[in-house]
Amino acid sequence: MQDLDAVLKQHAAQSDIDADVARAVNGLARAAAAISKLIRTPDKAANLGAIKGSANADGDDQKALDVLADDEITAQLHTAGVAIYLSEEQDTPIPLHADGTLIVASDPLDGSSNIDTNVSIGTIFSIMPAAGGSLQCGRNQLAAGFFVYGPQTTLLLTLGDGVLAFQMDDDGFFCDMGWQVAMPADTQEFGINTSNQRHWHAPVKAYIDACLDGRDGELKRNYNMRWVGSLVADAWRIFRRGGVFLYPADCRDGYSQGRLRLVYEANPVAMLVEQAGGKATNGTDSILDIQPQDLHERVAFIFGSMNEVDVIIGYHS
Ligand SMILES: O=P(O)(O)OC[C@H]1O[C@](O)(COP(=O)(O)O)[C@@H](O)[C@@H]1O
Ligand SMILES: [Mg+2]
Ligand SMILES: [Mg+2]
Repeated sequence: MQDLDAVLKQHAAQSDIDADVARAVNGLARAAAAISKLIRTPDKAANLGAIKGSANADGDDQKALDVLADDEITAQLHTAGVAIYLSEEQDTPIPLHADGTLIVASDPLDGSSNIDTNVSIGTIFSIMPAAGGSLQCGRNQLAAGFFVYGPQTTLLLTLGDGVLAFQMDDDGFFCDMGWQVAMPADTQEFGINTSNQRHWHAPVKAYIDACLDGRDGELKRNYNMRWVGSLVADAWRIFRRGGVFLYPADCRDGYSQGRLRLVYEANPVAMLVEQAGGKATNGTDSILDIQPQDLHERVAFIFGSMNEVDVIIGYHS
């Protein structure tokens, strides 16, 4: 196990494109260090949750920190020589370097509704070859990861061969957490926003009912429930101790494909999940095999401990 700098140096030595991936991850780590510092600085943190006035491409209100995080990442990816930046906060792809070999997609600030609540938020990223164009399926990802700005600032990273966990120190240096990231295959913990229960489709309703019935129900075991409301925080917990996360499609207007975005939320998390031995699906298809049609398209997203995700897929078939 090694610190991020050493891991990236080794990766860079493998090939030209791996060197570019290492530069991009290094730039993202610098951006995350700056975002983390901003959140922790009293006079600067005060207004980070204020609405900036405009809505982003998804129609969500942009908060001050959404915009600052996006600016920070744009600048770092420019320095890293990336070809194109795809962002939740930008309507269209941002061209950076015509001769760059990589496309980076990012949710610059995940968990915007938690900015003012001192609850964990984060940054998610996906790195793809530029040759594949802006709409590539998740299987093409060369690397993916997410930072969490919580009690610790952390990074979960995959370069395509397992998952590594790092914690940032006071100097913005990402240190190995000494943790073998392997998601437990079994779990008795689920995460879903149950306030949407009346809108769910039958398979999700049936699965959650069975969880709530506990030992007396058809799954014959008691379940616990956790829902932070920041994907990065819910995901980190699931990588750490197992669990399943569900943001399903439902009957509300605008939720026929769920809420989360395929290109810069579900795909990178799904790559990490598979690399850690878990499973990620929309209920029927593997997330990483879905061909995106639009930069901001949404997807029903279910992921976590392999055997429990299979139980949920069973309810869909
Ligand atoms: O408020 P809801 O409907 O439970 O949605 C929660 C989900 O929305 C998100 O906040 C969406 O992310 P953004 O903050 O990047 O828009 C996820 O992090 C989280 O899982
Ligand atoms: Mg998000
Ligand atoms: Mg966001």
